[in-house]
Amino acid sequence: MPPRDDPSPPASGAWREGDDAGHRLFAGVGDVKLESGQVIPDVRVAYETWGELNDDASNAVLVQHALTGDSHVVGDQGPGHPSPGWWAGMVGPGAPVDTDRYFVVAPNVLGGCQGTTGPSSAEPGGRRAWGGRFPRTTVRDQVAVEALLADTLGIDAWAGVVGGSMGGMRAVEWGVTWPDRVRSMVLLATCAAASAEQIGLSAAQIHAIRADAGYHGGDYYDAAPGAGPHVGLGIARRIAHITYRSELELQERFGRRPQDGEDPLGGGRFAVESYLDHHARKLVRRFDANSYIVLSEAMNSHDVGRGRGGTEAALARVSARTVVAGIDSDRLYPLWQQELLARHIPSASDVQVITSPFGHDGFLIETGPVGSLVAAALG
Ligand SMILES: CC(=O)SCCNC(=O)CCNC(=O)[C@H](O)C(C)(C)COP(=O)(O)OP(=O)(O)OC[C@H]1O[C@@H](n2cnc3c(N)ncnc32)[C@H](O)[C@@H]1OP(=O)(O)O
Ligand SMILES: N[C@@H](CCO)C(=O)O
Repeated sequence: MPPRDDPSPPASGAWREGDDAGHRLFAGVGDVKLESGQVIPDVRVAYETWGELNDDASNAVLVQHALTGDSHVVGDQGPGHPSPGWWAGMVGPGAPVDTDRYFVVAPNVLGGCQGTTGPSSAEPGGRRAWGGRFPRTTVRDQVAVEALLADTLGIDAWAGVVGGSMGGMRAVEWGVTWPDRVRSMVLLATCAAASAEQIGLSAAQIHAIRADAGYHGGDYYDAAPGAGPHVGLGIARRIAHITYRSELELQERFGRRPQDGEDPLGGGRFAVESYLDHHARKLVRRFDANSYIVLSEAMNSHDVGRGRGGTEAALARVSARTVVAGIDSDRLYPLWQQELLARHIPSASDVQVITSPFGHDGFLIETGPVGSLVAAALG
């Protein structure tokens, strides 16, 4: 019987100081005051770019990653990059985000684990990592850091801001917070405010991580290989991954089939269990459990209407030419959420529905139709 859990992953899958930078660039954006009032000193942003910024800095496009993505939008797996680009074919010469025309910027999010300041970064004044003491951050805080990065790069306004899922939350926050700094937006499989179900699912995943004996209140970075909160993070990924795919896809693909060589009635696994084990193992090797918590809490904070007179009033502030798209089989970010965005953003066209069996992950997998929408939106 194959092992259910990999015994030897590093304690955390975070990129750490001294690791190979790969294609990353870094910018120091100074102290950042959070929505909560707390200050994170000396925030560093890891980012990647493609293409050339033109003389008047009018051709910059911001590509926003989702929960477990990073700055590596396209490109190979290799030193410094634990996984290949998460949106293969979407950025490059002649691609939907055409680097012959556009200068593309992809930052790792605040609180992430691939080079931008997050829980695995050193705590101020100390040598240990922030760990579970990393401040609670919101999607607005994430976007505030990106605005500082844009200032650093000399970009007053984005020609386009493109994002799916949590990346779409940041994109819409950009459009609401800085209408004058966003000329077009593509909002994929995302929402104006996290729903009760989204909050509940994230909360269950957070509990799974915190309940892991290897979590140690978030101080596990110096633990031996295999001793991090892998079981908890793996459970969180299994729960999440089910929600990222559709019921029909899982049924057609796996049904009740046993995993090859195993008997579920004799202690073995169903094929779908083995598939989820595989995705759990892969995430544990490339991601940090504390970042998973911090970013899940940030997604739960997402509500463009907070302090702005409600959702409709907030979305009415957007002036960017906006394309909103959803996946018909997405059970995590159902179409009503994209319909709401399209209805209340004055400059949005009708919601574009992508037909796909792949559920929420369709925004990553269906690069044909998604690419056409993105190319058209950028014009
Ligand atoms: C925008 C963002 O930030 S996204 C985040 C970045 N990346 C990720 O999340 C990577 C994690 N993966 C995913 O989320 C999705 O797999 C996607 C969207 C990237 C790709 O989806 P798909 O191409 O449909 O891949 P799928 O979900 O079918 O998984 C294929 C893997 O499952 C494995 N697999 C399939 N069936 C089984 C099984 N019965 N037992 C074990 N493993 C199995 C395959 O061997 C394959 O392994 P590999 O990825 O190591 O090569
Ligand atoms: N598979 C994606 C889905 C979240 O939107 C991720 O891991 O980030």
